Amino acid sequence: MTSLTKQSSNQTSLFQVYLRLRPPITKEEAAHAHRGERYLTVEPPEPTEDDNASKTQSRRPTHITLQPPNDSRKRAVEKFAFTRVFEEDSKQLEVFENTGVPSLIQGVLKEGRDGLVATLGVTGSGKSHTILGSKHQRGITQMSLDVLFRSLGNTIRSADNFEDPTLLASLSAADSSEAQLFSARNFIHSIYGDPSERGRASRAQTPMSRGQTPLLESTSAPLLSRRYLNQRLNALPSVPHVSHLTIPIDTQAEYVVVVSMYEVYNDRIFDLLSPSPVSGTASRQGNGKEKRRPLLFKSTEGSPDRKIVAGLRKVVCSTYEEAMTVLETGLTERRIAGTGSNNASSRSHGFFCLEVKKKVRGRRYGEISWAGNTLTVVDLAGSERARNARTAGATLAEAGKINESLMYLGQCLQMQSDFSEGNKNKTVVPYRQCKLTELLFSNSFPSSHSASHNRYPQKAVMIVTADPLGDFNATSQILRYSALAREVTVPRIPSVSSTILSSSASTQSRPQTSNGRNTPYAAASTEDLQEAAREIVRITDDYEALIVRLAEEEIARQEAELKLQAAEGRCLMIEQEIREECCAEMDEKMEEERKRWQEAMDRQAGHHEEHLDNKLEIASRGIKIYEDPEPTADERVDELERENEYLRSKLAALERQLNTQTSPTRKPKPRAAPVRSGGTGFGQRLVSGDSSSDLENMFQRVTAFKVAETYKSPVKPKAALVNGARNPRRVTSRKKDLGPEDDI
Ligand SMILES: Nc1ncnc2c1ncn2[C@@H]1O[C@H](COP(=O)(O)OP(=O)(O)OP(=O)(O)O)[C@@H](O)[C@H]1O
Repeated sequence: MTSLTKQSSNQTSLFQVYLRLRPPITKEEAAHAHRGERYLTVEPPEPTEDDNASKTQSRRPTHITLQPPNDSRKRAVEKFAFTRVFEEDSKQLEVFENTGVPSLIQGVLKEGRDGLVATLGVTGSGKSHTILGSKHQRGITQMSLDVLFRSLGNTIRSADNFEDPTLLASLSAADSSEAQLFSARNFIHSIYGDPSERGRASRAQTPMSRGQTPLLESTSAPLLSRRYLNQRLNALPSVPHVSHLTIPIDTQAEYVVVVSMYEVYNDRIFDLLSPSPVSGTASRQGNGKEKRRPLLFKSTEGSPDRKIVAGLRKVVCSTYEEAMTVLETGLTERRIAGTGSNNASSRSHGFFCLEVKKKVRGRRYGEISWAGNTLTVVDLAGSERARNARTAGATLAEAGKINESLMYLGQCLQMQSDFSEGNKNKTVVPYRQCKLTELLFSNSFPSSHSASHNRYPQKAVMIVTADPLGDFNATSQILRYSALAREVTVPRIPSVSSTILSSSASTQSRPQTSNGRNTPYAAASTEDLQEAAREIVRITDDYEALIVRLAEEEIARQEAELKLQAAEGRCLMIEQEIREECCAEMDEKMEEERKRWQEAMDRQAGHHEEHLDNKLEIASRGIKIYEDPEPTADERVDELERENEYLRSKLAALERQLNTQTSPTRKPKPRAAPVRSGGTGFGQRLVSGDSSSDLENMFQRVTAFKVAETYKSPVKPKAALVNGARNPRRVTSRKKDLGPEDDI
């Protein structure tokens, strides 16, 4: 059991912890509240020794009591202490002012101290409402931006101001987080601009101002319409006003405001200003297939002493409107999903960073650099019980991861009160267990690095939100690890023993009977009764001690349940990761196998071709092909004429022979048909038959050739000579003319 008063007065904790109660929203909730069904009671402020009447008026509640619901189980009543409790009727401005956010902004602007404000609570308890506001009310982020820009006034420099074209370059040079810096105008134009105008702008800007327009070149197309943006911006609320909250600053100095946003999703950091291919829909559609590159939280060359989110996109804004546009753009990227507990539930921890940098001139050479501090506003994802949230699949795994990170945060918050100025051992707070706690806590401790010895630890505020009509177990868990102190008491049942004892006492003092004597029976029964009463008191005490133990065990059980839930979530995540890995490995193997198969196919096809070529070579070697050179037409005519001449002379000789041998009494032999060896080409040869018919044929062919020449008909090549002899059959060396491969 914790000492409530001692701890609540302890102001050395790393986070100031405030509790904000959510009012009933629906009629049904209002009816429940009206019937007094809240399990959470705000304790009236306790008077202190130095109280006087006026102080009592302004004192605010700091304690609440959690009364377990009237179920069969007997549970302990828990009392929690916070820096301050904001009841249901508290307004946004009241929370903003009284949680010390203006003093965090002052720390950033004037004291060289980072500030951090975060909300923590069960899903649907009002975290986003507090941090980002609603349709009608601004939240802490918008009010902080307003206070910041109002306070800086005319001292703000704009990266779109072409009088100072080197501003972005000098800011980039001074930035230690390896960020990509953009001017607000270019950033907004690249997201919402008209594609045609964008192209024009891009061309107009190159190459002179290339350094100023990196986003125009790196983004392929506008992702959202300007109409959408204008609608969003016009619908933004402008209340509550914060004009009374300006912080006086050095009016001679020059400042820039740099906005960046990121989310922690499944323990990985993603930039919210680097739009994914499908804006903000990954989780909503439940496909989870977006492939955004997670960023590292690490020490960089420019900041060796502390870890920072490296490689973010940062936008230099010079007006509240520009910063709001950037904020709205980042919010469209954030993972939001409908769960059983909240229609628009944040599924990631959102970080909105407002850096204020002041221009500094080097003392020696007057070189310019920019240094400053950051106000970080964090909207944590809500813890929830899977049973209540009716979540499944990826959303269940998300919930597991959320609960796990919140459990680690709870451990850090429980330990944070042990960290006092005297106790510099920061390992007391186990903040390195996950990204969320690293991001929230690593800047909370004084630097041990000699280079930045006088860097102040951040000032941090945690606003815990709770719905007094919501889930009792989830709320009590959150309160248990976030409260600055806790006290457990067991409700006292009207004591039987005290009743008996008091009744026995009254028996003793009962007026005596009229004769003035007590009866022996009456005396004996009084003793017995007293003895019995003592026995009952003893048993009752034992019983009550057991109830306290039971209550403690119950709390321990709930905590174990939370851990189990987180472990289950982690198992799911691991399973999912393993499945993805297996899938990727399988794809890789398949691809390898396909390549191997393809190579084997190619190899086989190559062999086949080689084999075929070899066969062809063998075949062509055996056949030994000769091919006549193509004769020209004149050569062919000459050849024919020579042949003609030869035949004529042969004919003349034959005729002469005939004339000398033939007698008028002899009958002429019958004419035999000419026998051809086949084909009709010029290379063909008459091998037998009657000479005169041969001659006739020859004349016919010569005539035909002449006619063909007259009409320029294509001339066929001369037949090949095989083994020195005229072969009537044409032989070619071309593969396709050799007939089917198989025949070869
Ligand atoms: N103080 C308040 N006054 C009026 N309405 C509120 C208040 N707090 C929360 N609400 C409303 O309650 C609903 C849930 O709130 P919100 O979305 O802020 O919860 P959350 O804690 O951020 O949930 P999650 O963790 O699931 O994102 C919203 O409709 C919101 O407008």
